[in-house]
Amino acid sequence: MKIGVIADDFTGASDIANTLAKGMEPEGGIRTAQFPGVPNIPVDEEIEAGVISLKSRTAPVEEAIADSLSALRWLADQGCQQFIFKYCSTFDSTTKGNIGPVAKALADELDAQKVVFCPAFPTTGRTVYHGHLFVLGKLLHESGMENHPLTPMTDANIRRWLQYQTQEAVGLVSIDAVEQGSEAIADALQKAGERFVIGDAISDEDLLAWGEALKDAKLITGGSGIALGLPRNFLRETSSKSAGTVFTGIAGPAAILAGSCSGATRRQIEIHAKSHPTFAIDVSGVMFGDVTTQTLLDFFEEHSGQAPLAYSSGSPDDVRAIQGQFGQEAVAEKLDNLFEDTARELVQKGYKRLVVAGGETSGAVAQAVSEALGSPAMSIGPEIDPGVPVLSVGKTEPITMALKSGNFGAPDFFSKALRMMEAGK
Ligand SMILES: Nc1ncnc2c1ncn2[C@@H]1O[C@H](COP(=O)(O)OP(=O)(O)OP(=O)(O)O)[C@@H](O)[C@H]1O
Ligand SMILES: O=C(O)[C@@H](O)C(=O)CO
Repeated sequence: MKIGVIADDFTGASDIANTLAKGMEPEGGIRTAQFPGVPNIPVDEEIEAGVISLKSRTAPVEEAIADSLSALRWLADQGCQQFIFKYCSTFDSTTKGNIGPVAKALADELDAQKVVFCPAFPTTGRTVYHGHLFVLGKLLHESGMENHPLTPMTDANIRRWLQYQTQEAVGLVSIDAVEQGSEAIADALQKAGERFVIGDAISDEDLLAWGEALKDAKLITGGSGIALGLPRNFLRETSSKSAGTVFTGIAGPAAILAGSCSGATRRQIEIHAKSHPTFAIDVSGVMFGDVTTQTLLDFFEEHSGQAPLAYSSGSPDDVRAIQGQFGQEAVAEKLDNLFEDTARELVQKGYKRLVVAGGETSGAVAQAVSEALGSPAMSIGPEIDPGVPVLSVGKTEPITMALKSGNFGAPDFFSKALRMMEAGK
């Protein structure tokens, strides 16, 4: 393995695994596997990039650091020479962490003197301009992300936001240098006095220039966009050919689980509900124990074959009210447990296609699924929508999953995902 990724959540891991597996024309991508946590089983020697999915985005800082370091050490043991710390393209974190502290721990371990922070993902509308993060042209804190249930993003100036999280000075390589290409970027990076540097990027061309400039960087941090140019570096060096994606499709019972409260997911639920059975999980019912795993299983069994969807997703007002009543952590824990237990039971009942919306929610589901199947690596299938690939898990009787980041996907994402899982490519 040459490239090792430490992703702070499962949907983010899928997103960057998709970028590495797909690559850019004409070279294509590299053989990539996604792992649910740090593996303790032998890994296929053909894999060129390994992506470890952690649940560290909102974990206590010390735990996030420990998990990230253990992922880094495992990847280094597999031969990786370049490491990426993948976080959200909307820089999801609080003023207390975890992006700054985790990056610092990884940089110290690798003795990396310069660390770039670039969450840009222009295909999905995330751009960084003079250190400010935009989502589809809106400043981050006016994009809806200010209402996130766990990491409300209330400042689009990510240089300032990162500075709250770290004692390292935070600099900027601005678009003025980036637009002049990789040499100008490398030069600006060299001249920057700070160890941590925010990287502007507003287009894929900018990200490809960054990729070239960071060819020899030990540690890179960012969204999946920063990985766009890395397969190219790797393939040029090894002169190997793109592995391509082979996924033959998996049919069978399907279920959709949504825990994301993002605007995009709520819209996708609305669209899906027009022609499919949906079940709105009553979150206070979950807190009081009236809505259980069995409730969800009964719903899925009753509507088997009709692409049924169960969701907890609520509006910002709903989220505020329920968190005010029970506390944010208690609600998140109960819902995670509910989704996790439901997913485990579904796999045991022979469900073959699971679509999940939301990073925390996907973490809970994917962990349960992979435990049920003996924690195999997940291989990367075709891309459903930008940043969301079909995953296949397990070898003898594989099942397929799609782990959708809250804000990703077209309005008809759910039915499209189920179709692609069955059809393959
Ligand atoms: N109705 C609700 N009220 C309060 N909290 C909720 C509700 N529904 C879900 N949650 C919590 O909101 C969080 C949603 O996080 P999740 O990471 O799954 O989605 P997301 O942040 O939109 O996705 P991503 O991380 O991929 O951007 C979870 O912790 C979940 O438990
Ligand atoms: O970068 C993104 O936006 C996503 O990959 C993500 O991290 C989802 O949680």
